[in-house]
Amino acid sequence: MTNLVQINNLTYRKNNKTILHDVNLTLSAGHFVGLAGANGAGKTTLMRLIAGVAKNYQGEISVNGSASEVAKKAVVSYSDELLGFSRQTTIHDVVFFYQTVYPDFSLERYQELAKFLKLKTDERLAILSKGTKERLTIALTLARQASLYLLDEPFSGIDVMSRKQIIQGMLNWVSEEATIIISSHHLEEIAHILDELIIIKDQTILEHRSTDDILEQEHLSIEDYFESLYAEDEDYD
Ligand SMILES: Nc1ncnc2c1ncn2[C@@H]1O[C@H](COP(=O)(O)OP(=O)(O)OP(=O)(O)O)[C@@H](O)[C@H]1O
Repeated sequence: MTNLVQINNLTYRKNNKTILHDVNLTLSAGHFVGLAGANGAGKTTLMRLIAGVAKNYQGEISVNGSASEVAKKAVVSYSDELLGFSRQTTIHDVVFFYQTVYPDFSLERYQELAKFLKLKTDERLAILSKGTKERLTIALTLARQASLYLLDEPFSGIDVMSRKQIIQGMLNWVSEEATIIISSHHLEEIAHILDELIIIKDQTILEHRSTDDILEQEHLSIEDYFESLYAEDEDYD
C-alpha cells in the first residue's frame, strides 16, 4: 500500500541558510500526528514543503505516491493564515473562493463547523480578532474532504475553554481515513488525541514515535518526553 506521506533525504535551504537537513519521514493514513519543536525549528517550513507551497528543495516528498505540486494541493488541506486576501474581504467571500478553488470543499461541512466555531458570514477580515481568524482557518481547512490536513499552531489565539471543545470536536470532523498533522507549543492540550509525535530539532526529525510507545516505554507524559529531548539546550524557552 502507498504511504500517505513519504519524505526521503529532504534538505531545504532558504537565503543561504539550511532550515531542514536530511529529513526522512513516512506517514500512513488515518492518524493524528503532533509536530513539536522549539521556535524556529522548522515546523511551518516542513508543513509548507509537504503542502507543495515551499519549493526548490533537495530530496523527495510525495503525498499519496505523487511528487507533483498540483497533486499535493489536491489532497492536502493547508490554510496559511488567510494570506493573500485583502482586509476588506468578508468571510462569505473567502468561503466562496474556497468553494471555487477546491472541488473537495464541502459547504455543508463548512456551515456545521462555522456554527460550532461561532463564525459570522458578513464580517470583514479587517475586524476579526486573532482567535476568530484562527477559527476561520480551522473551519476552512477541515471543510475540505482531504487525505491530509495540516494545522499550524491552530489554537494560539483561542481561549482555553474553546480550545478544549475544538480539540475534542476534531475527532468527529476528520474522517477516519484522513491524517491530520497539528503543530503546537502546548502539547499537553493535544496529547490525548495524538497517535504519533514528530519532534524536530537540529534541522531534522529527531523522533517520530507512536504516543502509546512513548507512554509505555518512557514512563513520561508526551510533553515531559518532548521537554526531556530539549533539556540540554540552555537557550530553549
Ligand atoms: N525566508 C526565510 N529566509 C531565511 N530563513 C527563514 C525564512 N523563513 C524562515 N526562515 C527560518 O527558518 C527556520 C524555521 O522557521 P519555521 O517558521 O519553519 O519554524 P517553526 O518551527 O514553525 O517556528 P515557530 O514555532 O516559531 O512558529 C527559522 O530559523 C527561520 O528563521
